[in-house]
Amino acid sequence: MDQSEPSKLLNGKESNFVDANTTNDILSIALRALRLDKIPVKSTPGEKYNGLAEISLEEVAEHDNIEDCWVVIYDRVYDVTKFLDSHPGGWDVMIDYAGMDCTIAFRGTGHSKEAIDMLDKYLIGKLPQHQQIFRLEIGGFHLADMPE
Ligand code: HEM
Repeated sequence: MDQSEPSKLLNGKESNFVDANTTNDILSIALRALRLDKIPVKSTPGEKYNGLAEISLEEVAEHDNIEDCWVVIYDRVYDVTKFLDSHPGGWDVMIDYAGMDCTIAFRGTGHSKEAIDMLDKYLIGKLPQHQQIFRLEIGGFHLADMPE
């Protein structure tokens, strides 16, 4: 028997031995075929928001007009002053919530995934822990479709 080619008995018949390297090659071909090799590894939810500045509700309340408009959505603070004019729902509906929490209004008006993704552009901080109602580690309102 040729010593350079390892072989072993399988079901009583001699067969080519499939070594570890070959197995890895087959696996990687299969994963590529199934397109499972490009699945992005998701970071811990909320990780990128860890370093956010804390801004209290009292401070948010001072930014309550068309020239300086902050709002709170899901415990995070957004400066939407520059967005007012381009908001598809109109500046007037947003200004009603200037300096306030507008989570329920934002949610209630059925914003799309695109709208939720836009929020990050205006993000400036988060409420201090004692004023948060959604993102508490224990308790809080854990809404199924709340953004990360
Ligand atoms: C920073 C906060 C907000 C962002 C980034 C935002 C973004 C958007 C976007 C992108 C749309 C287009 C439709 C969609 O993609 O869902 C939209 C529509 C709308 N928004 Fe907002 N929005 C914000 C806050 C609010 C608030 C506080 C209200 C509440 C009263 C509101 C009321 C509406 C309404 C009524 C529409 C529908 C307009 C229509 O279809 O005619 N939005 N918003």
